[in-house]
Amino acid sequence: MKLKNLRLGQLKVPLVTPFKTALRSVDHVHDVIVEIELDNGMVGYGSAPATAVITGDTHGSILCAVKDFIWPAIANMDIWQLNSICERIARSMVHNSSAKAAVEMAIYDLWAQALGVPLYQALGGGLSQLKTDITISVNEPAVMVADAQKAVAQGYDTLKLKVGKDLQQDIERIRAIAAAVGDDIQLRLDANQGWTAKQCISALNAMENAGLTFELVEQPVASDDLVGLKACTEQSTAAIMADESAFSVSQSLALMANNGCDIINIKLMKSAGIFNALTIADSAGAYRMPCMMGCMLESSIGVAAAAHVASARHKIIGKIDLDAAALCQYDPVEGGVQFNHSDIILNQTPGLGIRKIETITYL
Ligand SMILES: C[C@H](N)C(=O)N[C@H](CCC(=O)O)C(=O)O
Ligand SMILES: [Mg+2]
Repeated sequence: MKLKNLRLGQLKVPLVTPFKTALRSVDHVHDVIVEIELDNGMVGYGSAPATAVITGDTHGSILCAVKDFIWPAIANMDIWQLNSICERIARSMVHNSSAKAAVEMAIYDLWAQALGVPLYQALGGGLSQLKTDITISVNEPAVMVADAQKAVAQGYDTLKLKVGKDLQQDIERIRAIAAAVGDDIQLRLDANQGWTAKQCISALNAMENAGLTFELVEQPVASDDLVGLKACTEQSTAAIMADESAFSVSQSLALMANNGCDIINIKLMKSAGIFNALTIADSAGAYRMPCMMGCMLESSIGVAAAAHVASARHKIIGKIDLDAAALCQYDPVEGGVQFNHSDIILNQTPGLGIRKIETITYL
């Protein structure tokens, strides 16, 4: 069962409302799609968004990386050489984590299809259903309150509030939402690097003294400010989660070994795919550091792959932020994982279970 053909495409899906963070504002998911065909006709699917402000990857760089470096390194290999294929993908070039993740996702899809089981079963088995939070984009407080109330009415019990624009306004946003949704709703904050450590520690402690509690606070400081991230971890009572500071296995291990954060957010687009995501999760298990499975603003293909990994490592990955599919106006994928607001239902069909993707523009 040899890797025979590569097809590349693009997929654009409009969002229900614009997605706004401290780093960027977008109104569409826009992914590069990777299809890899085996010589027996089986097709595996992968995808990658161009989250340039986080990963440095653009559509152009993803396409070039896949076509000119990654695919030539693995073409004609046998799908049963999964570990060697992953190693060759990793060594084909440095960086380019999104392109590597997209190709590797298609490989894992094919491997599980060849085994005849859903991907999470091939990874050792796990949960058939997950529950995700939903992201509330950073906006004026009244808009965020309305978005939060709508999400609660849809059944979400955990909200991830985007902040990090302006500290004083962030505190107003958080207070207004907490008052509107009440104590039964868990709040996560994601500053996307927008605060300094001093700002984070004083704001969190002041809010907690005023009775506001947070399940976690994601990436309060700049990605390379590991001293600041550790200070936030040590000096605030809220659990601090590393996102943009934790891309690779070695970055994640350093955070675990130095108690540099309380939680790690694993994303396939940061780890360069499933192989490393599993290594991060298993290392976190050894360090007893909890993890979240997150996603970029991306299509349901990549989110589905992440859901299978989270399912197979659910004892370590107890927190789920896989809401990108739910933020889209529609899901162009037929078959596969089903996304119904906070409920994520894994396919019981082989691999990622994708039958067809509507509206791909092939390149
Ligand atoms: C979509 C997900 N809930 C999320 O918030 N991811 C962001 C980055 C997404 C992006 O900018 O594409 C995060 O966790 O920082
Ligand atoms: Mg984040």
